[in-house]
Amino acid sequence: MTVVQMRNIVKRYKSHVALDHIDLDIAEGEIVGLLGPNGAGKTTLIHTLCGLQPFDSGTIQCFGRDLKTNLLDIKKQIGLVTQDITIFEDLTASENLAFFGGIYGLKGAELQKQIQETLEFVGLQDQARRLPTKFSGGMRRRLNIAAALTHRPKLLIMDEPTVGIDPQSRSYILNSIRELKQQGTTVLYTTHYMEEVQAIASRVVIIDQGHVIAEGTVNELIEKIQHEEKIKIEVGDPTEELLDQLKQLNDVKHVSLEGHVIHLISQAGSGHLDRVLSLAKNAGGVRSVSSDKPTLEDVFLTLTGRHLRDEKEDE
Ligand SMILES: Nc1ncnc2c1ncn2[C@@H]1O[C@H](COP(=O)(O)OP(=O)(O)OP(=O)(O)O)[C@@H](O)[C@H]1O
Repeated sequence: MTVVQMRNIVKRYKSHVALDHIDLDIAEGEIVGLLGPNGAGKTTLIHTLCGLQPFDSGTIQCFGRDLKTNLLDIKKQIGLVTQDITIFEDLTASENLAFFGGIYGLKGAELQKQIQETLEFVGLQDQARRLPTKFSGGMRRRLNIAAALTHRPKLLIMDEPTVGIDPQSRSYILNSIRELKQQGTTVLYTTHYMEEVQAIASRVVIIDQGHVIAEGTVNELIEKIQHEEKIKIEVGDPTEELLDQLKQLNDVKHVSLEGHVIHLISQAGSGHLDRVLSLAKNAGGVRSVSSDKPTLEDVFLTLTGRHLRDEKEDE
């Protein structure tokens, strides 16, 4: 069954077009990774799909029904994990879930059962009576996810659910998403962490400037750029002049700088390594060099010209 079918969606903020004729299909039980550089339109797409934001034209069907005319019924089947944490600080973990479950009409024994099960699912069963103010960042993120799960949604939409958490909580969350998939939940997931997408997504959709620019499984997307090779070279003094010289080499598609490391993507078989090395020698000396097979990160870089994660986000 098709859970989501977006057709020709246009969303404008005044004169700025945030979604520009977007088509998106999500089948039941898929985990779809939605990727895009900052400002690509991911949050707008998610909010539009949840009925939180009106759109200008196009159609959205969820579970086979038109979103606009069945909004309330459809919303009951969607869980949204927002980018910012939306739990109440002065309610205990279990009271938070009682509030969110209550919004969806759960009550009495059924509500208590769902709260208990959801807390167990996110590993917070021993924290039921504690306030989130006492929680670590990872525990708060897990409670934020639990709040979107208490009513057992069929479609779970997660907007960067793992920002700023420790590796243990991250892996807990990723495993929980896999388990939800086993249980038949459909998941749409945005993140700035490529390794998460590689670990859990059955399909990846890349958007940029409000357009879908590529989609497929991780392997399908990588195959698209198999005809490319990448060179990573660390130099002592990466000057603008060197970057310009590299950009002028034949068949070079992308040159970027991250700290002292230069990333260069060119047509496979262009034999640039010797030339790159000799140019780089004049830039404070070569500290290290590698030439690797393409990854999903390279697909993203080739298609959007940008890294998935801004350098400032890693500081
Ligand atoms: N309420 C708003 N009013 C005006 N412009 C907006 C509004 N919300 C978003 N935009 C603009 O629309 C574009 C898409 O924004 P959106 O937040 O959907 O991108 P994103 O892909 O989620 O970005 P990020 O990865 O930084 O969260 C951006 O250019 C943004 O500045």
